[in-house]
Amino acid sequence: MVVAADNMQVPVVDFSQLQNDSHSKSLVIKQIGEACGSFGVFHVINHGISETLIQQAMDVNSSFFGLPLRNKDRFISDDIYKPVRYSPNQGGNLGFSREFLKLYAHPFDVFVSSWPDNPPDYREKMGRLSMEMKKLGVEILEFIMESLNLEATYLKSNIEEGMHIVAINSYPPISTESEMKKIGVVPHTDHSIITILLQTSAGLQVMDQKTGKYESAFSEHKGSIQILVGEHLEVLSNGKYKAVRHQVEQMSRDETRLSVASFLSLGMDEVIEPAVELVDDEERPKRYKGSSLRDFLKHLASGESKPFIETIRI
Ligand SMILES: O=C(O)CCC(=O)C(=O)O
Ligand SMILES: [Fe+2]
Repeated sequence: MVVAADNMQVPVVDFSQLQNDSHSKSLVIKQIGEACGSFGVFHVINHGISETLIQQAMDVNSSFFGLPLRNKDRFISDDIYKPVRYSPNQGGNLGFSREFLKLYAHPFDVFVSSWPDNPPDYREKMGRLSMEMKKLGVEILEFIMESLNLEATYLKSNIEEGMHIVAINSYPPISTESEMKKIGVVPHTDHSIITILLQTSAGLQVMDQKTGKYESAFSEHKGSIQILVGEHLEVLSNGKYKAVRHQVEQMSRDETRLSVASFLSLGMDEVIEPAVELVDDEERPKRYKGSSLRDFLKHLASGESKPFIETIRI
């Protein structure tokens, strides 16, 4: 049985169950499979990433975003292929706004030297958190593969060696002045296989695939993590699991909202296709063309408003 979260129906998967017998592991796999097949999102609690580390990582991000623009502007770029990219809060009356930093995180040794070093412990704290989030993601992907009746290690080494992009988002509190514009992120699906997400306060809303309505996907459970099905898992599963459409709306008048999203993909040019085991010419023909992360980024850079997944559907 999938436990309902306190504030809505996004399923909650409790990883402390994994310390029990092997039956509990199959229960976790079943819960994850059901969650991916219905909501495309679930909360994970007792995942093993320490609250202290999460707090420390959020603190270095608050310090970074709190710096005067002159200390951050060297990271500003419109080039979406840049391994470190900062975007200041885009004001304006139309659309949504937030401040963000995007970091390539694998191979860590290659990229860390270009990450911010102000505050001085930024790289250490964010490096540790990024690696922990990826490790958790890789473990969850094993469960996801098993829930699809694939080998637990299906694509595991490709994902471990694949692209890992970490996005840190900062949403200012709503003020009378900003009420004219929305603060947050417009509806979208993520390009990743899965996204591992941490949020300091409510704001993430996911579309219920049955009703088309947006529901909150924040859990009051401290340190809980959200796992989102991305477009490349939709492809891999041949449509069994759908990428979850989501948006962010800042609701707080007093608090800056921070989130850390860890996107796991294959290598930049590695093509992902529906798993052959999940394709059946009669019952379930192949529903998506192969595509790579670079294909997605090209689509994004073209400014095309159509979701990428729609361009690769057969
Ligand atoms: O801030 C959040 O909770 C999610 C942000 C998001 O959807 C993204 O960075 O793709
Ligand atoms: Fe997203």
